[in-house]
Amino acid sequence: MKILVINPGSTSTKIALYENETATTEKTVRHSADELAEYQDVADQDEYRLKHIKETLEEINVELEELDAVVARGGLLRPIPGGTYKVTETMINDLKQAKYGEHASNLGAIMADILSKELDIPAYIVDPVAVDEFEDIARYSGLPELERLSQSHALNMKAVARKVAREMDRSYEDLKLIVAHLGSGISVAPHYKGQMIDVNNANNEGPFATERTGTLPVYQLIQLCYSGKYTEKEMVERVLKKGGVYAYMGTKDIQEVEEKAKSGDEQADMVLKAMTYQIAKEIGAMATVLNGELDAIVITGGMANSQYIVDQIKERVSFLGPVKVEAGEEELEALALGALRVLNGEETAKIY
Ligand SMILES: Nc1ncnc2c1ncn2[C@@H]1O[C@H](COP(=O)(O)OP(=O)(O)OP(=O)(O)O)[C@@H](O)[C@H]1O
Ligand SMILES: CCCC(=O)O
Repeated sequence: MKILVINPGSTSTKIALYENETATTEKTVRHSADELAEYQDVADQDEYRLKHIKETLEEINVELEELDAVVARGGLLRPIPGGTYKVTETMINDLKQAKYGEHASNLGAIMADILSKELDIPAYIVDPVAVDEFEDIARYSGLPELERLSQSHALNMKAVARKVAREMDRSYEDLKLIVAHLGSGISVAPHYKGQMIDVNNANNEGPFATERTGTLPVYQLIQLCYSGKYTEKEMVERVLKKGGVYAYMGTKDIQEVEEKAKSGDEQADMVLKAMTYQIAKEIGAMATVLNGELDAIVITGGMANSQYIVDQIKERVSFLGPVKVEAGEEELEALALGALRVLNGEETAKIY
């Protein structure tokens, strides 16, 4: 079974070819800011990114006709439980209109759908950004018209949680875990017996991250919005793309900031310490969701590659339980395996 896996990010498209459980090719195509600037909306980038995907397949001598299925990272859909979903027209309409927000992963299903129609093969998404397994109590924000939304790195968190469960010789559905994904954005979620029952919305709550602000002091934020200094679009960009470490340090490269901190730059040192302080605080908060009973804390994502960052977090949270580090992300494999479970008949694809 040959499966094409597509994971669109804000500045790159990750592509893999799987033959059953084995990756035969993995490639990251980087997109420059200039190239992407030509497109007004994320959904408009579909043909441009598809061209790169097809060129990659050509480079590795794979004919499109050899593919049995295509699977992609799913984006901002209406809140849905985790699992593998068939790509459908309703899903595509919501993504094209960005009905639940703009996100690079919205392009996954859109591109998978085009290929599925061209090649007459099935298309799926797995554990999209919009996975919502909240307990109702987690939905309250403090204003009835503003319900908290579950928007997170669900795909990688669930894949890594399953991996840790296997390593512990337990089942994911049996464990109580806190998973912290530390990437360009940050998600910290309590996983209670296979359900992600809460999470900071990785787009606008929780710790500040590489490029996102996370939670902000709300009254001051309102004043800034009405100051006349920024348009709505500029404010959204400041919160999602130009906030966090970038706002303080002018770079999104955490390794560079770490080097500076290690060589005596006080601002760099304080910014990293403040970020790890906020991450640890969020883990502590999520421990209360599990009544303090947890089997492990799992740290994952790009920043988990940094011993410096991991050590600072561990120092504050180790009293809660064992800390396991799974650096990087398992998204491509998680997508391939999610599609395979359906193709092999172990699971039925959900319909959006
Ligand atoms: N060895 C490392 N040490 C410190 N930071 C690192 C290291 N490797 C990657 N990072 C940081 O991790 C972040 C990227 O993480 P990741 O690859 O998980 O993010 P992404 O895919 O861009 O975004 P997201 O995970 O939010 O979808 C960047 O800020 C990068 O600087
Ligand atoms: C909604 C956050 C998930 C991501 O940025 O990938």
